[in-house]
Amino acid sequence: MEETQPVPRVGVVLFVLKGKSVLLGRRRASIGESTFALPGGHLEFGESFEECGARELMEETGLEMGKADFLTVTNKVFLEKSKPCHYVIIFLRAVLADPNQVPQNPEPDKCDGWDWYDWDNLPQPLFSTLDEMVRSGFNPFPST
Ligand SMILES: Nc1nc2c([nH]c(=O)n2[C@H]2C[C@H](O)[C@@H](COP(=O)(O)OP(=O)(O)OP(=O)(O)O)O2)c(=O)[nH]1
Ligand SMILES: [Mg+2]
Repeated sequence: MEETQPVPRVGVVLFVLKGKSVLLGRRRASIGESTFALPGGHLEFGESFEECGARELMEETGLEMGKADFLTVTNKVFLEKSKPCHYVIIFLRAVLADPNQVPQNPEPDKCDGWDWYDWDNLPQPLFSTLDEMVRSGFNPFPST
């Protein structure tokens, strides 16, 4: 049988903001195992970025997404797995539909749990792409 050629995949990842905090969870997944990462996942056929972000947020945290806007895009190859992965990641900034919602952890095999972390005091280690963004001075908060 012919071997399938690897292809780049598209992901949508959310900076969910509340006050000066951002929503992070410690990953239980082969890429970025044990690191603190943002909610998000793979874009499905026919989805808009916002639809994908809202679906992933609900699946991973039980939270309902409110207004979202485009922040930036990254293009990264992950070599840490036996099979290299290539992701184009769309980063959105989002708020919750109701800011009083409490994050759940419906996928405990993929994440240790979600919590709000102060942007000025982020936990370590951060997922590699997020770590690179923070180090480069990236700030997801709207400029006032
Ligand atoms: N979740 C998440 N993914 C990120 C971040 N930064 C980044 O480059 N990615 C990339 C690498 C991930 O493998 C890719 C897809 O996200 P994911 O692994 O959470 O995908 P998913 O929720 O669809 O997971 P699965 O159902 O396939 O297990 O996005 C981040 O901060 N959080
Ligand atoms: Mg995910």
